Amino acid sequence: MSCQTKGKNAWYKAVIIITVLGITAIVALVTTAVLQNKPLLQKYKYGIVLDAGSSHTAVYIYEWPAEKDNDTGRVQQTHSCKVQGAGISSYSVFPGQAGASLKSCMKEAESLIPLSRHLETPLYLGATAGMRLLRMENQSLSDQVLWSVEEVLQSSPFSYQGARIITGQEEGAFGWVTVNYLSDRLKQGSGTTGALDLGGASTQISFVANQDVAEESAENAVTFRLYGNDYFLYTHSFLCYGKDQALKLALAQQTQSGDSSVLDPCFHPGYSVDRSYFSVYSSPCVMAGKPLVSRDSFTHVGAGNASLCQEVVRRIFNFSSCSFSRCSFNRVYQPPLQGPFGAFSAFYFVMNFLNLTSGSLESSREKLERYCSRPWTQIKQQHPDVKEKYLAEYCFSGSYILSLLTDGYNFTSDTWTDITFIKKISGSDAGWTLGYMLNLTNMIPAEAPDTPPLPHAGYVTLLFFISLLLFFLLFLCFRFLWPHRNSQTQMI
Ligand SMILES: O=P(O)(O)OP(=O)(O)OP(=O)(O)OC[C@H]1O[C@@H](n2cnc3c(O)ncnc32)[C@H](O)[C@@H]1O
Repeated sequence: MSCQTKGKNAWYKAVIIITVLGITAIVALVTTAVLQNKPLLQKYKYGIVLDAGSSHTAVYIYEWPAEKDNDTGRVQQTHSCKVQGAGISSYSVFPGQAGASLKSCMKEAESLIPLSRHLETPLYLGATAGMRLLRMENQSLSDQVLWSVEEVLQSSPFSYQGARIITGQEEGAFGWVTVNYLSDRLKQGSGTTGALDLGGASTQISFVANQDVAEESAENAVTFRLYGNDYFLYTHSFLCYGKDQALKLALAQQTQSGDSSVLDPCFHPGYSVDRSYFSVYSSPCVMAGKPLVSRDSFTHVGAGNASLCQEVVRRIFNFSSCSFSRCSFNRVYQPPLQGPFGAFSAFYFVMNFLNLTSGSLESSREKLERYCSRPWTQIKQQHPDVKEKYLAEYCFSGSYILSLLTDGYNFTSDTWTDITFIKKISGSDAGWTLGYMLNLTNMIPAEAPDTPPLPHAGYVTLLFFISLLLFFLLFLCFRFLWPHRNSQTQMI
């Protein structure tokens, strides 16, 4: 074999070895990068919040990827359980039984959350307006109800963090956090959505306003620093203006004369039910005393007239005076509305049933007028599956919602379309519970966390092409150097 052939063979061998080594190095490099940065098999953490409302209690289970504790936009509701029966405040006669009512939903939570996560899963209970009213009436009874639910929650396998009556301000502000968190507005630092929440015993309005809210009415101002942005929030909770208490206020207005029957424009023609005066006047929201008559009950008769109902409803608000630059009602300060708004809970339940979640204010009024005038028997026939209490009250509730939003909060025909009626956002219920948990678990950082300049896929691709380029450069260097050495050998 000649010297030249031997030289060529050696060159080919070297090229093959370098190529194999180069490719192996690139594959190893990229594989390491992929494995190192790829998220491991997703593991989840959990949190439980009980919303002990005036009308009922609901248990919400949230989950988020275990390695993303400090990130936003990742916590979502995986399950909710509606506790059978009325809210915990209705157990004031037998406070000890309030806790027992929660047991079946808590068992459900135990079966849904993996056993290995039970001990570390935070569990909170927040009670709202029903318990605020009970505490106003009788602090000792409200304490006993809370002790009873505490006993049951403490005996659960989860990490119990406390049961308390949250303030109206918290209810409003955390509802706002939930809505904006779920729609990813906090993370993006973009414009926010106001929150309108209608419960059974209270209603909340919250929206971003100018900083001078605190100067004019400190009790309506809440400040948040979330993701590096400061938010100045106006919020107010109207106790007694949830839809159940508002109905009592309206009925009290209409039964002041003590007559044996009341012709109510807010109920359908043909509707007739005997009600006890006690059921209306026992609420601490109803300031006026029971009329001085010997009878215990009155017949509640429907007249089905939405325009007249609007007048009845207007009378439960006090618009008489305002010591601030501007007010909503009952002498409560309210800065100019800044939309858009998400309206949830009973705002959604009622408007959705009445098919009023879209369209103009005028068309909503017209539709409601037609709906209220329909006979009660026809309404019942058409909706055999709807709970009769809800069905009977939709005409009142729709009229109340229109009046609260326009007469109360000052929405106009022009700003009406700023309101979106929502139940869930990305699979999670709109309400205060998620915002409450995010706050207590510090899951929304005050400052925006540092994010890598490239997404994972981009990083791996870049690494691959740079490795390829380096390999080619090495190959070219080698290609130019080797024949030169070879020819030198031949000359000798
Ligand atoms: O916040 P608070 O005032 O304590 O009240 P809550 O927590 O009990 O209030 P919800 O949001 O659960 O419900 C609001 C009201 O809507 C009622 N409601 C629930 N589902 C409904 C439906 O499908 N149709 C009509 N009303 C409904 C319920 O009875 C309440 O009066």
